[in-house]
This record gives sequence, structure tokens and C-alpha cells, in this order.
Amino acid sequence: MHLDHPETYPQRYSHPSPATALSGKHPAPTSSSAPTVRPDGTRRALRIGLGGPVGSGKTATVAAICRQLRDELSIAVVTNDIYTREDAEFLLRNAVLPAERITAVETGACPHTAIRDDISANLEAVEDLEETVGPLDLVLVESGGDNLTATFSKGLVDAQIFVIDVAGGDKIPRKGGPGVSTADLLVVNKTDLAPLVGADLGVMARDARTQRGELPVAFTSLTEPDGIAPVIGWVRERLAGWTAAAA
Ligand SMILES: Nc1nc2c(ncn2[C@@H]2O[C@H](COP(=O)(O)OP(=O)(O)OP(=O)(O)O)[C@@H](O)[C@H]2O)c(=O)[nH]1
Repeated sequence: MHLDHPETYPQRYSHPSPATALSGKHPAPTSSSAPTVRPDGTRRALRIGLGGPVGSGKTATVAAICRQLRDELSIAVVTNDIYTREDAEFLLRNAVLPAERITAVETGACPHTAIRDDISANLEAVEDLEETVGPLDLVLVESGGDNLTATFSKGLVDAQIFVIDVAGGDKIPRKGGPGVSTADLLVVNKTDLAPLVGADLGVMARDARTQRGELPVAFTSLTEPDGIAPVIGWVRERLAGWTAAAA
């Protein structure tokens, strides 16, 4: 695998039919069970959850999405940490969004509980953001770092991104689990580290395809300029579907 030629990645960003993305064949605009309109009748923001193992790059992905899209979209972020506000503080320190657009939820327990079983604190945080900073286009909900079983409740988010990284070893996609197998987008991050840890991106792409069928996979390196591009393409597609469904 030649890492200096990213186009040789078997599926740097594979989607069943990327060419049809603008021709109405979007992925389902939402699989969420949450109401799609706000009390005043306007459509609420698209909510995207980001989950994945500890340290895989969830916060870095959220930061990169915000930096890339904040000039054209109204964005807010909810972070979840077990005991601290570490992730929110990172986003604030790096000024990826104005402070009033970032809220931290301290889960005080297994992170997956707050995004799957008792979503009340997260729902409240999202709804407060919509009320205080006005109509939003996109809300990113970052889970605390967990294991391969964490998934979001469909009552909380409309779509889920699961972030793993190559430093965890190229066997991770093969291990499966609901995040790897069913997330709307699987991100394999830190591809720049592949040569250092002996991870084979081709094997990861092949195993991800076995686990996920036609669901998309994005290979990212957030240390590279525009390394977030494949994720941005996917987010834009989801937003287009969301907006089209509202029309
Ligand atoms: N080399 C490299 N490092 C990265 C990349 N993305 C993130 N990192 C680094 O990996 C570390 C963890 O990244 P985070 O974004 O904090 O990971 P996280 O998943 O939010 O971590 P938790 O919230 O603790 O679960 C940080 O030191 C990042 O700078 C990448 O693409 N390449």
C-alpha cells in the first residue's frame, strides 16, 4: 500500500452510488424517530452522532467538520465525556465555533448509556442549543469514547458516524460490532499512521465491506490538509437529503 498515493486506497470514500447523489437517490434522509419539526413548525437541524473507541479521532473529526462548514451552515455541537468537559474544552480552545454553540454533557457513567438508553440529557442539550442560538442546520453529537458496541438512539440522532483508527490495528473492521457494521458512515482515521503500525488499509477496506455491504467507508488523515474531505462529502449529501425531504 503506497500511502503517498491516497488514490490507491481501495475505498478512500466508497458509496454505493456517489454519482447519483444529486439525482435524488440520497440515502434515507433520516432514520430517526425524533420529531422533525420544532414547536414553531420549522424543520429542526439534522442531527449527526459520532461514536467510536477512545482516542480514535472523534473530537478531531468534529473540529474539522466545523472548520470546513461553519461559514456556510449554522452548526452546534454537544460533547459527551464521562467525568469532564475535556472534548468541549478542546473545541472551545481551538475556537472551532463560538462558545454558545458548544455544550458538554457529563455522562457520569458508561458513555453509551447517555446516547442510547437514557438520552434525556443529550436531547435537552440539543433542544436548548436550537432555542438559544436560533435555527440550526446541523447539530453534531459526539459520544464519549467507548468500545465497538456503542450506537446512538434513533430518538437522538438522524444519522451516525462511527470513527475507528488504524492505530488500533487493521483487524478492527473484521471484529465487527454494531458501530462498524451498521453506522451510516464508517470513518477509518489516522491513515498517516498506517506505515508506523503496519496496518494494511486494503485489508481494512475489504473487511469493512464484508461487515457493511454497500454502506460507505471514509479513510481519513486529519493531519493532512483537507484530510476531512470524504466526510464533508458525506455530510453534504445527508444535508441535501434532509433539506429535500423538508421541501
Ligand atoms: N496522526 C494522527 N493523529 C490524529 C488524527 N486524528 C486525531 N489524531 C490525534 O489523536 C488523538 C486523539 O484524538 P481525539 O480527537 O481527541 O480522539 P477522540 O476519539 O475524540 O478521543 P476520546 O474523546 O478520548 O474518546 C489526538 O492527539 C489527536 O490529535 C489523524 O488523522 N492522524
